[in-house]
Amino acid sequence: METSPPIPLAVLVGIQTPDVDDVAHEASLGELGRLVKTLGYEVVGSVSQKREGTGAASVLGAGKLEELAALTGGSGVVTSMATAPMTKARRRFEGTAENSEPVRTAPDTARKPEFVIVDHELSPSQIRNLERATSAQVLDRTGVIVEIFHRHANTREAKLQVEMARLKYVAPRLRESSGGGGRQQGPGAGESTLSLDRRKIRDRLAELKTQLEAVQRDSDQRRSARRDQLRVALVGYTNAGKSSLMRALTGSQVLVQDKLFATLDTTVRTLQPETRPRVLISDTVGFIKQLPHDLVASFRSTLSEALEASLLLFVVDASDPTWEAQLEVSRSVLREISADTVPSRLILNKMDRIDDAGRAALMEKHPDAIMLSAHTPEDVSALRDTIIAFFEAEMVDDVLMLPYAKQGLIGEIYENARVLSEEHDETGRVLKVRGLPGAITRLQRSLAAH
Ligand SMILES: Nc1nc2c(ncn2[C@@H]2O[C@H](COP(=O)(O)OP(=O)(O)OP(=O)(O)O)[C@@H](O)[C@H]2O)c(=O)[nH]1
Ligand SMILES: [Mg+2]
Repeated sequence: METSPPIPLAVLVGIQTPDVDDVAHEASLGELGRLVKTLGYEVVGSVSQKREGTGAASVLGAGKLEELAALTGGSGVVTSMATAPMTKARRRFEGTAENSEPVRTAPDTARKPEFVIVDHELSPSQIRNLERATSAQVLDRTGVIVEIFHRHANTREAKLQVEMARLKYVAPRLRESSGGGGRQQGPGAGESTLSLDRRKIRDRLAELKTQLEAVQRDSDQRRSARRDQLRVALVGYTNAGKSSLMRALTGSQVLVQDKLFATLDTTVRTLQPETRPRVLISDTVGFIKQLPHDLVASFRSTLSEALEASLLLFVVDASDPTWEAQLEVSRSVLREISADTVPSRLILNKMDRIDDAGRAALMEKHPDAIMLSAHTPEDVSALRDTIIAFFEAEMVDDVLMLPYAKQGLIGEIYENARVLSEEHDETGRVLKVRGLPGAITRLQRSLAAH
């Protein structure tokens, strides 16, 4: 007898608003499908509809809602739903869509899908309405992303951050109907379970915040120890190939996977073969369209990594037809934290998937971009040269006097600068060095200190 639990089945729901073209709409639903797959669910169909907005009480129009409910085995109606009058423009936009787009679904699924996954952020009441009409569990895009982060978080910092984001997502969605008994008590039964739950969440959030602050103090210290070092951050959309490039540039074994949000923790490694001073590369969490705000805020270590780097490499999957929109998502997240002042280069990755005509078109449109494949060693080696040349242009030459009494600092000098020559006189060593201005200033300061 088969005992393992069956894979949950899911139907996707997408609303195409007037500002979204067909390619972007398809891509968004495709991406949602991959997110849902990452969660371990199987997508058995999708329902999509053109509408003016995503704010309607039941998200879909009445007809589409019935089609969806037919798939999931629900009634198709939200009892308390008020139907808004249709404007002329709205009728023109949405008009024929009800019938023109067939519901896409696998032909003979005997089981009814248990999940309806909507490609937009929903209000708690929209979720409730859809659940009533479909008899399925409803998750929105944010819910899916929060859940994936929750499952993938590895380090203590990431775990704490994700738990906070998850609680913040869950709190407003708590409702009487969810969970076990005790919720149906009438008035007078004392504090309701619901407000008790809410209070518990608030307490837990406060506790998490304290723990997180402690962990972050440690990581701030580690980061500030790397200050003035030559630092490059790989940033970009999820699945663009950041970790693949990280592996190729540093010879490290960071996780590379063809799934969304494979990386949730920042890793820092040295560029190989090692340079003097050495260059540090950081791999960071990927961005995604509609990344929930709490998650953006909580990924402080990735964002600080980007903010404090001397060079940002924006990695995109050039073989994805929507890469330009994906790049804009990454740029706008970084803009929000003012990391857009850090010098950056655009890396068009996965060029091995692009034919000559596509390559020529990209080259014409983005003459400054670096085109490469993370899987091609020559490309990676050329990128290494570009990174080194970038820092070389920033570096200055200087002379450091290292008194014999302070020989202990020699390691720090070699770590932070390139020693061009070394002479001895009666007071100590005279070192000609080359390095980033900040690093040299700091070395001068520690030499001057008593
Ligand atoms: N064909 C091809 N595939 C690539 C290339 N670079 C990466 N990939 C593949 O793209 C997928 C995602 O790569 P990752 O390096 O994990 O991407 P990432 O940007 O780190 O993704 P997240 O950690 O999820 O944000 C993997 O299946 C890689 O093998 C490339 O240059 N060419
Ligand atoms: Mg990664």
